[in-house]
Amino acid sequence: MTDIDFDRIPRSALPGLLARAPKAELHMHIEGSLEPELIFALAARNGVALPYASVDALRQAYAFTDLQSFLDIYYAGASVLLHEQDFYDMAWAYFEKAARDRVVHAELFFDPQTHTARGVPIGTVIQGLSRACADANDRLGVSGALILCFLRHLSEEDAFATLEQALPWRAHFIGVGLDSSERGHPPSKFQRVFARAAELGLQLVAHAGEEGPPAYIEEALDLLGVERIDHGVRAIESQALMARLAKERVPLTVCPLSNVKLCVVHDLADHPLPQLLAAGLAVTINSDDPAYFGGYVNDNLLALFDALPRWGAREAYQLLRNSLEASFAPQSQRAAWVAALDAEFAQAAR
Ligand SMILES: Nc1ncnc2[nH]cnc12
Ligand SMILES: [Zn+2]
Repeated sequence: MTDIDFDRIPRSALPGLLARAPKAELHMHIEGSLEPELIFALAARNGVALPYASVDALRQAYAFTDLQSFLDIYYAGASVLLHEQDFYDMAWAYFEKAARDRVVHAELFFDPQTHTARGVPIGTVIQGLSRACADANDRLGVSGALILCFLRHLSEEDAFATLEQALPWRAHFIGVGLDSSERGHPPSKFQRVFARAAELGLQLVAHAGEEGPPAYIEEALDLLGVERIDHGVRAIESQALMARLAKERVPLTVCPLSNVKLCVVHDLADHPLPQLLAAGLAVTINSDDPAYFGGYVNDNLLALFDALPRWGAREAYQLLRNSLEASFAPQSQRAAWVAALDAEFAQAAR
């Protein structure tokens, strides 16, 4: 920890400080950043018929009762993506917003099976996203990286085939993850494909403990060997697991607005984040599917601090620092970002 005097930073300074401080986004599905306006624009460009009459009608359908009710609409939205330029445009739109939120590093999830199942070649997907990452680095100063996610409602065989198809583009993604419908699809189902990804030198992450039980978090750690847990909020139900996650400093990429929209928690004021942070877990704040859940990373941070009046500058600093340190960027780069974070907070404490 640094010697910043957090008590000197008033709560009223937090919104501005949170907005301008450097941060990493580690849990963002790029298909979940497709805003309704871009869905309609791409549908028109590609001649894809949508089952909604207008942008407003589509937005009105964004009333979810659980993860599955969201995923059904999310996969339908992704059906407008056909060409490399579509993937580029989607990712570029995200990076422009991320730069405004002072995201210095973003690790983007993408779901190749959602696209290959519709006949889109995996190379089209990866090349479009990768070109946007390169341009974000050059033109916006945002470093971007890609994490290929397997859809867990599909078979392990399908995941294996997807990994093999992606290998010609191995240099364009840094890791693999596991997403989609959690209940009934435990991490153990994907043990062998994660072992193969580890052999390939890929970083490993998995969604666990969003709707699934704490045992899925343990499986992700013990059977898949993941380095971070995406969501993980149901760890709150197991004292032993909480103690382990704290001791091993396993980062959790938590998505507060998503948790409310998908009814994982009733309301932000009831979110387990304060207990997780106080227990020493390396929690980070992320946006998950920002176009569907009401906001990007700064919107998540601001809504959270609004709902949690006990949180102050110390918690703000810790959350942002966790995000930078939990990223897969090189250590020297992470240290430079933490130094920039320290400078913002030190300035605010002056
Ligand atoms: N929150 C989430 N959980 C699981 N799979 C997802 N795919 C996109 N968002 C997701
Ligand atoms: Zn997610």
